[in-house]
Amino acid sequence: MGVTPKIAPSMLSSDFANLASEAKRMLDFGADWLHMDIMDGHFVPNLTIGAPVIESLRKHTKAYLDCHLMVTNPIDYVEPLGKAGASGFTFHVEVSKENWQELIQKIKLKGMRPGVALKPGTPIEEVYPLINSENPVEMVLVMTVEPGFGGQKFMPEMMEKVRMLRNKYPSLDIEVDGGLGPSTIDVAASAGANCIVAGSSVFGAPEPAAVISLMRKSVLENQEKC
Ligand SMILES: O=C(CO)[C@H](O)[C@H](O)COP(=O)(O)O
Ligand SMILES: [Fe+2]
Repeated sequence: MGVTPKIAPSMLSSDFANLASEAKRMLDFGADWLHMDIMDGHFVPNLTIGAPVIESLRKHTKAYLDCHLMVTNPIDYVEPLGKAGASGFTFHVEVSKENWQELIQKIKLKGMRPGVALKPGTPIEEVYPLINSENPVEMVLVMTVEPGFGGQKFMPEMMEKVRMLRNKYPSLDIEVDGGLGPSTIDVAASAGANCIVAGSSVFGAPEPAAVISLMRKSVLENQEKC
């Protein structure tokens, strides 16, 4: 018995001018979560959305808003995102070397679920202390592209990190993000990922519901094999 599959379309690939209807469309197509990419133009060379947009979207949906913070100072975002109605708050380990304990505590105090993400060049061992902590993160996001942009090519060599995590933590939520779709889902699901972020493959599909359902099926089937 594995952890529950969560299929999370990345709203980075949506029409931002129609965010509420795009979110509703994805939920109607069977999405479990909505993945919200928050970029500050500093940690990554791209600038997207912040708390005001999350607050606006929250007025239109009760869905789990899975916020991925590609920002240099995540602690500055805890209070505004908590107030705005974010559900998950996933920060990058590369920018939280000293203050991760305080960060996790504050995220929980604001009623959000803490997660930690790592870039392709970051060794998996760097997130272990954050999982083994007394006050642990509840999800690890393994980036399968360099963060910053949608539509990039999936890096299969990141699956070793997913396998190592899954072996060590059978009930942990493990998310993969970047280049996921029908041609890469089996590799990720068989390595042990259960939270699947997909932007271009879902939004660019003629039938997004079929892509969402195929990815969920792959996670479930691969869990049965274990
Ligand atoms: O975090 C991200 C980029 O930094 C996005 O969530 C990710 O790239 C999703 O887009 P796609 O599925 O098109 O690769
Ligand atoms: Fe993301």
